[in-house]
Amino acid sequence: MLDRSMVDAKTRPEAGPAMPVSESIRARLVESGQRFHANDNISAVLREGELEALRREVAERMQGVLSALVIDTAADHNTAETAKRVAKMFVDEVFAGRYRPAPELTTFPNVSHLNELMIVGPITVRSACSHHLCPIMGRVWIGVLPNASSELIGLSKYARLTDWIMSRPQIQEEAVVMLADELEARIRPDGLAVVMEADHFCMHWRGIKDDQSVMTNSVMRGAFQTKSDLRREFLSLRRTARD
Ligand SMILES: Nc1nc2c(ncn2[C@@H]2O[C@H](COP(=O)(O)OP(=O)(O)OP(=O)(O)O)[C@@H](O)[C@H]2O)c(=O)[nH]1
Repeated sequence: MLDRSMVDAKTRPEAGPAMPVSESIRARLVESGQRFHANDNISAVLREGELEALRREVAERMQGVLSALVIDTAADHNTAETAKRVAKMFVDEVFAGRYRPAPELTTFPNVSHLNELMIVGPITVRSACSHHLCPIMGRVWIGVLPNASSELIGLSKYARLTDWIMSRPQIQEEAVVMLADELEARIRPDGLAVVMEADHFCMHWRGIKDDQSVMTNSVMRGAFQTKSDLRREFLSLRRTARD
């Protein structure tokens, strides 16, 4: 008579089905207590090769979404590769700010002890809302009041940092605060101001279908909060630099 356990041992696969890469990343995030909301960056826990595996997993799951939408991706030449394209777009392009580390920012000491208002903008914003994953297209202005011990960063780095923060599913109120936090930590200025105005396509393309409304919000820190003259100067100079 056959020993049942020997048969099982012979036919048993070496290991169980592989865990989806998203689950092992999630387990690491939970273990380290790191938040992983839609607009959080999770690059610190990613390991070599995981981004590629994540792209494959998103493509597989996206294929499931297309099937659930009853689209014949086998016969329809237009959608045959759509799941892969969307996965690449999410992971490498429009949500890259979740998966890529922060851009390298070269900082320079403020040797001339600059302490005058500096404004950068409009910086183009391309993002997506966390609620519907519809595009958010807008502009950001940044005002900095440095002090003698502030670090200065290159002009292009304001745009790089903005892109990194915005290339995630966002809501505008949180996006401006995140951007202000990053800038403040790096520059350590006396004052920092961020203004964002944006079109939300979840309102234009669908839902209420209101084409006109634009959302504007701001964050004022330090001297911009306490000195109304400085705040006024920033807001009026921003207006002249708008169009
Ligand atoms: N406060 C805020 N709201 C946003 C932002 N982006 C999108 N929204 C809004 O988020 C809301 C989501 O509302 P829900 O009522 O849960 O979703 P819904 O039923 O699809 O809403 P409708 O858009 O009214 O059809 C909508 O009112 C959007 O206009 C943002 O950056 N900030």
